[in-house]
Amino acid sequence: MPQLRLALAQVNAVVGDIDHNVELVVSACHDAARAGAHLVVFPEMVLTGYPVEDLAGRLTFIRRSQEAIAALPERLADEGLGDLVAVVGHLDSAKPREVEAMPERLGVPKNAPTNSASVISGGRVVARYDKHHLPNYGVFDEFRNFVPGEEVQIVQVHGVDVAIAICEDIWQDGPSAAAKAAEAGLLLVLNGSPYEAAKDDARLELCARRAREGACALAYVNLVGGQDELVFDGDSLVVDADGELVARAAQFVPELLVTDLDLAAATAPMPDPDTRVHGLLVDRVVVSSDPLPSYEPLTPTVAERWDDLGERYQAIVLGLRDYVEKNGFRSVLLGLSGGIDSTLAAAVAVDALGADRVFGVSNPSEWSTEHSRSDAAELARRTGLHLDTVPIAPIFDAYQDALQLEGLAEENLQARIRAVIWMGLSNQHGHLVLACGNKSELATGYSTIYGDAVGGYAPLKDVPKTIVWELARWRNAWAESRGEQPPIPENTISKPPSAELRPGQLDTDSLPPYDVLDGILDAYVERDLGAKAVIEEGFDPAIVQQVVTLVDRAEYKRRQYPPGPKISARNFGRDRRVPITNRWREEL
Ligand SMILES: Nc1ncnc2c1ncn2[C@@H]1O[C@H](COP(=O)(O)OP(=O)(O)OC[C@H]2O[C@@H]([n+]3cccc(C(=O)O)c3)[C@H](O)[C@@H]2O)[C@@H](O)[C@H]1O
Ligand SMILES: Nc1ncnc2c1ncn2[C@@H]1O[C@H](COP(=O)(O)OP(=O)(O)OP(=O)(O)O)[C@@H](O)[C@H]1O
Ligand SMILES: NC(=O)CC[C@H](N)C(=O)O
Repeated sequence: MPQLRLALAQVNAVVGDIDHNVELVVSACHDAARAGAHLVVFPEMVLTGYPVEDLAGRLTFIRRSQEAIAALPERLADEGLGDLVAVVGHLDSAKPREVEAMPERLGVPKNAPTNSASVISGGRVVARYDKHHLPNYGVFDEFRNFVPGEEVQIVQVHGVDVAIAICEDIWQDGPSAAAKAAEAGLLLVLNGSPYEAAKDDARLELCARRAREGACALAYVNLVGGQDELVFDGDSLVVDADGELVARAAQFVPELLVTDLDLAAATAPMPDPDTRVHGLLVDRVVVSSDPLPSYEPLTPTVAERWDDLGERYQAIVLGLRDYVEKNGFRSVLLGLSGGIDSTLAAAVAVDALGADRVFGVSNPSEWSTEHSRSDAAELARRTGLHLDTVPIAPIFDAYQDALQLEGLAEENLQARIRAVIWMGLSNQHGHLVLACGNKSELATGYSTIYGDAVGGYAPLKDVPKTIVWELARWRNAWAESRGEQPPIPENTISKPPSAELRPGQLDTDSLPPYDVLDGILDAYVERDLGAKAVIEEGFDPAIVQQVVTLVDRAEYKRRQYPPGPKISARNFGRDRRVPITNRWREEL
């Protein structure tokens, strides 16, 4: 028999827009109450958005966040939601004991805040948990910004003991053992867990393991939406005490996941003050100790998953859409060369924003092939995006009259003239310019800085070229499976890639074939192998030397490249930080 109807509110919070986020929370509480939920749980730091980075150091921001969480219980009670128990993530001031316990070596100011979750019931905050484990690897810098918590928090709701953890807490040992020692029936986990390929499988496995260790059900609620380079995929889920999946929300869209749970009733006595489990203080608060009368359970929902390519595509779409919307742009503009990169970027933009908000520009030069124009026109016909043509030959000639550039300088001039045109149109019409480079180009510096590398956002920045083609094929196949026109012209997928900056130029004039290049990049960039180890994987030593040299030299270009959605375990951004000025060279 179920004891608790639980609602997981997978919402799209906006960093820094506390008023908006409060409204999101109130509205989801109404939805949860209408669905008959007894307990509603929100993601990590839902009131401030996540991650707030160094905003956490501003006293004005900390104060506003505290005011918001302080005012929320009364607001919920006033709106008739006083009976609902809500667990809400926010930022708060550290408790005196936490400040005292904080080791000096943290290097965090003593007035740094905590990453907290408050339990709201009956018009007041009845308990507050502060995150213990502050991740400081990959894209995360929480050690820099927060004071760690040090208490285990148990809240009894309708006779069930509920433990609380925040995101990284379950990636480290501890909370599940504490939940077990405290004999909790349910562990709630509030998350701000960004997407990367296959992470959903890792999360499910982790949640199942922690549930078994804790001998309790586990409910995991994650943010959804884009925030600069991060994309939160949602993927909220519930597992039972055996680690079996009970319910799962859809990926990449907001959802209120409502599940009835059959949970172990609380039996543990109230702890004495200063009781410790695994060295941690336990605080247990009783909201309601009476079990609910039995009721007819809902059928749990388990949303279908995207396949591997589908989820990467949807992550890029959501990342672009939220960057555009949350930064107040109406439209995007991109140069359309008829090549695979700009075409895939355009297809993503149309899926993210609708064709009416996507503006393509064809900028043929003296060396442009006929298919560069006809393929761009065919893309516009298939998708309905706006297409204009602005030839660059007269502008190029005017520059050359003045400059007489030769070789690479002359070639790059074309890319830079295009960039001036795009930025001019952006200034005039307010479009956000998209840079269309892929991860293989970024790795090797194969783009013209202040030329095709200009822009405000780069949707394909974390997509290796071989995956660009796979995503293009996936997108067309997805359209076909739904009886729709595939957006990407076949010729765009099948033709050999070329920058078209000189007659007959091919990417392979400067780079190894992309399947070889991406194999080497996977070893050298994603897995950080030394050059010798890359060669031992079977790659030609001369090609490895060429690629490693290109990668090492191109750091300055990558640092100046626009942000783009992280979809891999190691993006060029916060995941891989190497010096620009750097004389380290790999031995071969
Ligand atoms: N360490 C450093 N720190 C800061 N700036 C540094 C620097 N080293 C060079 N620079 C600057 O960068 C300049 C060189 O970079 P840049 O001007 O980009 O020129 P560069 O990298 O020499 O050439 C661009 C390459 O990208 C290729 N491309 C261009 C356009 C499109 C595509 C494509 O298919 O997608 C490919 C093109 O064929 C060529 O191989 C130097 O002149 C200097 O001003
Ligand atoms: N003729 C052109 N008209 C408009 N934009 C162009 C043109 N040529 C290049 N660009 C812009 O510069 C970027 C880099 O050019 P490049 O030709 O290397 O890329 P691509 O054509 O998209 O892909 P590929 O490298 O597969 O050909 C393009 O993605 C596009 O945004
Ligand atoms: N916000 C966090 O603590 C995130 C860290 C965690 N390992 C994740 O990505 O899921």
